[in-house]
Amino acid sequence: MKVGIVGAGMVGSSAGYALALMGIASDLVLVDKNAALALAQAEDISHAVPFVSATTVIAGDYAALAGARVVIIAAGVSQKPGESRLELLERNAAVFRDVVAAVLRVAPEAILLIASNPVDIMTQIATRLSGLPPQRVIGSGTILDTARFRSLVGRHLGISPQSVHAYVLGEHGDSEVLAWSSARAGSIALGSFADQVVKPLTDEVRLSIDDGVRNAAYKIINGKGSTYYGIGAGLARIVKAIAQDQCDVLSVSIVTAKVADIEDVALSIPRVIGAGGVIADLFPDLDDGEYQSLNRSASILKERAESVRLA
Ligand SMILES: NC(=O)C1=CN([C@@H]2O[C@H](COP(=O)(O)OP(=O)(O)OC[C@H]3O[C@@H](n4cnc5c(N)ncnc54)[C@H](O)[C@@H]3O)[C@@H](O)[C@H]2O)C=CC1
Ligand SMILES: CC(=O)C(=O)O
Repeated sequence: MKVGIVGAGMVGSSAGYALALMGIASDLVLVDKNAALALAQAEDISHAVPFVSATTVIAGDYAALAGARVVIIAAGVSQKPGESRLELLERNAAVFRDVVAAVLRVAPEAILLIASNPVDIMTQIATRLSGLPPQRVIGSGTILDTARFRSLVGRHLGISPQSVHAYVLGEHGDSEVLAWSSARAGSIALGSFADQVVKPLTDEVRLSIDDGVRNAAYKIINGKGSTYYGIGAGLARIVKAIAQDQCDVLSVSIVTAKVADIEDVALSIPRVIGAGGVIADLFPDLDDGEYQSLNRSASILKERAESVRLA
């Protein structure tokens, strides 16, 4: 399967590296307005390939994306220390006006996988610009936040993140919602599991995990300028679900008819992903507080998305 990546900076190249290591794509094509950067990244990633897979990695212009089944869009600007994701909106919306049309001209059958921030609103914009059905315009959404949540809960309980079944919902950003009430470890309710292993989830522990998830990006950006390994692996994970028609349940963002009380909004809930993109939306059981928080997150995203003019 051919996979295209537009935006060969830190996120795009990390996704390419993860895809090459996982051997998911037969062909990877990197496109960037900085052609020399795309070429250098493609060369560097291609030198990892002989150790692990047989992926062909090249740089090219948009024409080289012809036949791609998935195109990851990671083009645009990223946050400076202290800047929120929402503050990138106008600059990245301008980038998407050109990029989405250029991709679709050569790869009209592709599934678009959006990474650029603010990713939920960029997903809504890409859906509007492309005219594609929402199931084929997928934002990475909270796939990364969910991984951070599972990692911190697993660390607290002394179990692997893969044994934690918990999701972050809503915005990939400040208003996101950690769905504690539906979380499980193995098949056991999280609170009960925690008590059984004598590592109770006190309010203090929950607050610390919430802070660790919600503010992870700010802390990493303060330390090294940007985040990319986590999302690179997350994007590769979504591509794998599509490439292998796995019907995996992943928390990703697409334009959704109604979430909580808000209509026509892109945000994350768990969804089933297979060859055609999103196959089903799953609405988790929430307690009242979580429902209200998800409603608030949805209304923030809806308001910001409506403020963007695309003409
Ligand atoms: N969804 C998520 O969970 C995450 C999203 N991000 C977001 O991903 C985006 C990319 O971040 P980085 O890779 O760190 O930034 P970066 O600055 O390293 O790379 C962005 C690349 O986009 C290219 N670009 C800009 N305009 C373009 C255009 N019109 N056509 C083609 N290429 C263009 C630039 O030349 C640059 O190479 C940012 O918006 C960032 O906030 C970052 C981390 C996690
Ligand atoms: C930058 C970003 O969106 C993240 O690491 O969550």
